[in-house]
Amino acid sequence: MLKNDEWIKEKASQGMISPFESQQIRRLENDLPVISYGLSSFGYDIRLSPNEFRIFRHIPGTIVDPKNFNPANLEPTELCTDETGSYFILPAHSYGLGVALEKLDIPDNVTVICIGKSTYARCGLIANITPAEAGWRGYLTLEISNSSSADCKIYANEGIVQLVFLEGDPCSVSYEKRKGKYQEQPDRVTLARI
Ligand SMILES: Nc1ccn([C@H]2C[C@H](O)[C@@H](COP(=O)(O)OP(=O)(O)OP(=O)(O)O)O2)c(=O)n1
Repeated sequence: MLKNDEWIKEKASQGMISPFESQQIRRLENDLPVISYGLSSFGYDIRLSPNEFRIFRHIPGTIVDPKNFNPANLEPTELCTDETGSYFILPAHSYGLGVALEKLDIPDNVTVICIGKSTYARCGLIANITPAEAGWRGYLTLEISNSSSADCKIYANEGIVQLVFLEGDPCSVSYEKRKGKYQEQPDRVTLARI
């Protein structure tokens, strides 16, 4: 079943989402507006970490191979950000990888689905829809494409994707039990592994 705000709050107090905001934040203390983050009715909007954002680049003669990922196909973070680290620029028709600011610890009977936020969707950004599995822990790597013909700003420390939580019967083999390869992801972009 899809879980509500009360359930999310309760699980967050047990460590499911950290740091956690128990309400939707739309403005900072200085009254500046932000792309919203925090608890919503049936989900939780996580923030984009300022730590790292990597953008794919085409190098003639190379191919991105999920079984043998070559980091040379990514621009260094410095080329994607401003000097204050408060935002990243995702150029038109390009694809980038960021990392979540919050650490997650998913219960063994829950699957999480990451979906895009409407404000960014209206600017041409598509968040790749991906699951975070039962028993997984770490910082999500976030996969964003800019499908528009204009470059787009993506704000660090502000909302980036919404998580929805689906609870089921307990599974017999969790991500932890099967020793999944992306367990305990650090707060940096984690590239495709085999
Ligand atoms: N936006 C997302 C979504 C999920 N994850 C993490 C949490 C998931 O539980 C885990 C998924 O890992 P898998 O090992 O299941 O990934 P694949 O199914 O793609 O693995 P494989 O290449 O073995 O098919 O990645 C992430 O970092 N960022």
